Amino acid sequence: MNSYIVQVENLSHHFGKQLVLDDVSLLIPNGSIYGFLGPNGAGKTTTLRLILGLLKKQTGVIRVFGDDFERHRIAALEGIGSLIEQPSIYLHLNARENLEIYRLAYKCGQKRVHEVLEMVGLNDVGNKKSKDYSLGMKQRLAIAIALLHNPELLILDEPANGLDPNGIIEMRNLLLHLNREFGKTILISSHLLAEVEKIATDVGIIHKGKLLFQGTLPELHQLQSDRTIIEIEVDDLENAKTALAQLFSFTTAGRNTLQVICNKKEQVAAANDLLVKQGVRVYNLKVIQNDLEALFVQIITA
Ligand SMILES: Nc1ncnc2c1ncn2[C@@H]1O[C@H](COP(=O)(O)OP(=O)(O)OP(=O)(O)O)[C@@H](O)[C@H]1O
Repeated sequence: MNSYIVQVENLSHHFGKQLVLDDVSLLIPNGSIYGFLGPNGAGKTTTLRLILGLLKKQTGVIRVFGDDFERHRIAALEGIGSLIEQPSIYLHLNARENLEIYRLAYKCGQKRVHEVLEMVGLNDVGNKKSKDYSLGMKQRLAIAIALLHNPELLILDEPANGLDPNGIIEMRNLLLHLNREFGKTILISSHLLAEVEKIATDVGIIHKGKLLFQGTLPELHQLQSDRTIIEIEVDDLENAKTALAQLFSFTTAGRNTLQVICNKKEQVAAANDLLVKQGVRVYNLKVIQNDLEALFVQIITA
């Protein structure tokens, strides 16, 4: 069996004149939870839609289960369950009735309805009308529908979007459960680094249509620990820049604020010393980490 369930090579895509994907290559390992991370408008949904054949591919190669997607579209789609747009859930029907409709369409055995309800933890409320479900429960029902034909790969576009904190935790636990207990490979997009970090084994980071990073979660953490970003608020920005320019890379983050890249803890102290020696008053100095913006600076300057 191919060790990558999805291989995307040199994928580019235009909407009109706008280049929204620029030479993106992805490797989704078999058995992984692959977090596809990027801010709004980065190109995540477009990539997922291309992998699912929902958009016509312009440039690049997409292989699913080792085969060219375009030439083996039906076989590929049989192995994929997805949640990209809002699912069509009949609100006046309960979860069992909703699943029964899709079961007939997918031609699955009757016992599959019970199995997928169990898998997503909706068995106890299977007879409740779905209009009375929370958003989190509706999302889980949508995932149950995606699981009906027993796909190896789940592709989920921001499944935690709009959920309350409890719903987010439940979604996270569900994805871990599906991966660990049922061996599903999961490709999930998100704009929240903290969210993806809690479940992903592998991460791809996309920004303005370009893939900036791809690797395992430990590799991402290594990159983060090698580089610390500090944010410094000063009284005189120009003077501060002059002081730091000889030793540090930095970006301007506000009227009186700089983001400075440090390789070790000692460099944080050194940056502060340089500013003090230059007569710059430091009003605030804090380490920023663990958000997507900080990570972009770390990756771009690596
Ligand atoms: N059908 C379309 N026609 C024209 N432009 C589009 C279309 N779909 C997406 N875009 C544009 O392509 C870019 C990438 O959008 P995409 O939805 O892939 O990003 P995203 O990373 O999924 O962000 P979001 O989380 O906001 O959906 C955006 O600038 C968006 O406005």
